[in-house]
Amino acid sequence: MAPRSVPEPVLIRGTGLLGTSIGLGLRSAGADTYLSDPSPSAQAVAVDIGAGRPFPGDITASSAASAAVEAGSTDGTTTGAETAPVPGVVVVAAPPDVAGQVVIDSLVRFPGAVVLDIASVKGAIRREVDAAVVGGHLTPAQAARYVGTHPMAGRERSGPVAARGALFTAAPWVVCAKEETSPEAVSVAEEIARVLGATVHRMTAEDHDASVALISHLPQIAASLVSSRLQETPAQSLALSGNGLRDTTRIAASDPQLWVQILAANAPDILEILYGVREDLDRLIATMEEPTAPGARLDIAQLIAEGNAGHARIPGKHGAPPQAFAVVTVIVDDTPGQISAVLQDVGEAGVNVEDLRMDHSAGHEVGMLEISVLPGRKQDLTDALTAQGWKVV
Ligand SMILES: NC(=O)c1ccc[n+]([C@@H]2O[C@H](COP(=O)([O-])OP(=O)(O)OC[C@H]3O[C@@H](n4cnc5c(N)ncnc54)[C@H](O)[C@@H]3O)[C@@H](O)[C@H]2O)c1
Ligand SMILES: O=C(O)C(=O)C[C@]1(C(=O)O)C=C[C@@H](O)C=C1
Repeated sequence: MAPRSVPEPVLIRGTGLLGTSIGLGLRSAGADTYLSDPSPSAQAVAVDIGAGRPFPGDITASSAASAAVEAGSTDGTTTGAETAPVPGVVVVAAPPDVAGQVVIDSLVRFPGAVVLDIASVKGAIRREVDAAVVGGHLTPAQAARYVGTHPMAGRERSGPVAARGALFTAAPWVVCAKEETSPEAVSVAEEIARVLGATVHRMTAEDHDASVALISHLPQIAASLVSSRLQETPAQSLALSGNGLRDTTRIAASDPQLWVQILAANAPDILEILYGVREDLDRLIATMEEPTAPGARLDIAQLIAEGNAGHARIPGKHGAPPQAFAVVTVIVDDTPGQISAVLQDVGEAGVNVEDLRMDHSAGHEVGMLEISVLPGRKQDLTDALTAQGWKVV
C-alpha cells in the first residue's frame, strides 16, 4: 500500500548507505521502489537487502558493466527487453560531486517526476540546476520539479551493507525549496521525509550550508584532527582509551572520498568557523605556555565553561529542548542474547528507553549497557533490574 501522497514508483539513484537506507525505509512503509547505481555490486547488494527492485534499462554511465547488465548477461535480474517503469519520484542519493548532474539528467529523462537529492551541501547543486536553466539545458518548468533536501542522519560507514531502514527516525530532514519550486514537489519531498520518520525543517540552501558548516562539518574536522594525533601513539597508551576519546572520534572513521567532496563544496562557510577556532586555539596555546601566570587558570576555566554553554544548547531527542536523562548502567556478559534479555526486563518494568549505548572496557569480557531513562524512572528501573538479578552500577 502506497504511503499517502508519495507518487510511485520511487526510483533511487545511488544505492550506498543513504540510498539503500531510504529504499529500506520506503519499502517497509509499503512503497514500490526501484534502484539504480553505476556500481553493479552496490546495486545488487541493495536489491538483496530488500531496498527495492533493479531499475530495468541503463540510466547510469555507459560502462561496459552496465551494458552487460542491459544485455542480461550478469545476474539475470535485469534485461534490456523489460519495459522501464515511469517513476513518480526520483531520489538522487549519489555522491555530492555528481549529484547535480544526476538531478539534471533525471529532470530531463523523467518528465513527470518530482526529483529530490539528499546531498550534504545544498548551494552547489542548486547553482548547477539554475545554471542549466540559464544555459538552456533545462526549462524553468523542469527545474521547478527539483527540491534539494538533506537528512541529518548518517553513519561513519558507507555502502549498502551499512544501510538501516530506521536511520532517519526522529532525525531532522532539511527541505530547501525556492519560490519557483512547485508546491507539489515540496509536499512530495516533505512526505518522503515524514514517511521515513524524520522531522521536516524548511530553510534556504544558503542557511542550510551555513548551519551544517558548524553542526556537521566542524565536528568531522575536529574528530579527524584529534584522531590523526593517534597515528604514532604507542599501543600501551591506546590501551587506556576510554569514553572521552571514543565520544570525540567516532566519525573520524568516515569515508575520505565523501568528505573531500563535502568540505570542498562548503569551503567558504567552513573557513569562517575555522578562523574562530584558530583564535580560541591560539589563546589556549598562549595560556598553556605559561600555565602559572596570573589569569591563566581563569582563561582555561573560561574556555571549558564556554564549551559547557555551547554543549547545553544542543537539542535533545526528537528536536526537543535538551533534557538530562538519567542513565542506568547494567553490566552484561559479552555473549549473544544478553542485551535482548535486559531490554525484555526493562519492558516488563514498564520503563521507556530514551537512549541506549553499549561500552566495552578494554581487555574485559563484559559490556556496560547504558540505558537512558526519564530521571523520575531511574530508581524504579534500578530496583526492577536488580530484582531480576542484573548487576546495576
Ligand atoms: N553518509 C552520511 O552520513 C550522509 C548523510 C546524509 C546525506 N549524505 C549524502 O548522501 C549521498 C550518498 O552518500 P552515502 O553515504 O550513501 O555514500 P556511499 O558511498 O555509501 O554511496 C554512494 C553511491 O552512489 C553511487 N554513485 C556514484 N556515482 C553515481 C551516479 N552518477 N549516479 C548514481 N549513483 C552514483 C556509488 O556507486 C555509491 O554506491 C551523498 O551526497 C552524501 O553527501 C550522506
Ligand atoms: O552520525 C554520523 O555518522 C553522520 O555521518 C551524520 C552526519 C552529521 O554530521 O550529522 C554527517 C554528514 C551528513 O551530511 C549528515 C549527517
